[in-house]
Amino acid sequence: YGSTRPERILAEVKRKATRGDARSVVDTIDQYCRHQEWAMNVGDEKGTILDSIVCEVKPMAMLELGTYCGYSAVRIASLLPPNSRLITMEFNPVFAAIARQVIAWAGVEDKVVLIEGPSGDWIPKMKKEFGLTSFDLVFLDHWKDCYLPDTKLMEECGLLRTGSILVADNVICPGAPDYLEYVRGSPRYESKYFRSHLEYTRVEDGIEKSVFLG
Ligand SMILES: O=C(NCCO)c1cc(-c2ccc(F)cc2)cc(O)c1O
Ligand SMILES: [Mg+2]
Repeated sequence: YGSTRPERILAEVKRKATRGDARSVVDTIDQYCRHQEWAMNVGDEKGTILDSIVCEVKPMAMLELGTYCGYSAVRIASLLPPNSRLITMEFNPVFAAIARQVIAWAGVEDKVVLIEGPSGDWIPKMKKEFGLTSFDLVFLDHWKDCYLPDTKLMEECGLLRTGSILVADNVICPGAPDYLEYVRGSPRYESKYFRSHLEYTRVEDGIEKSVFLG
């Protein structure tokens, strides 16, 4: 019977990664997806760029849109300061179910809150649900055509403050052209492109880091 790709990734983590060791979970997934079967994790190359931004910002409140198997949630959580939280949102229940187990295996469940459902429904509820004022850092890695509407919604819901940073994966491949045009053209953002490659390939891709100016 056919297992899904996320199920095969989880099986590999349970077989090869050390329970409670976030880095071994990240490395196990990278090895598997580079040598066995490709999967849409942010990956090791772009992951290093993401790591440097997380370490620079030291966010107390961080949001990830698009959990998939939990690879970047684990990667980010392993770098968060004490008492800080990553809220990660996933629309696909199959992905969410696997991600919960990957996050638990890595031993970072105390730093990560995984919420399931459509970002458009959840974003307006987040302040109340989580007692938040704003996010210090947001990682956009979900449906590429949702980057722009969800960014506008976060602005409208007051979830961004002066200095909040947006980090967007895949701005070249698959691409988020309307989002790029918006953050690069808007006087309310200071944007910078980090050239890289699509995870586990030589195809060009990149990460866009945009500071909200208020
Ligand atoms: O859709 C994506 N994420 C949201 C999923 O809920 C996504 C897709 C791709 C990708 C796929 C197919 C291809 F041919 C090239 C790229 C890569 C990524 O990093 C991604 O995040
Ligand atoms: Mg991605």
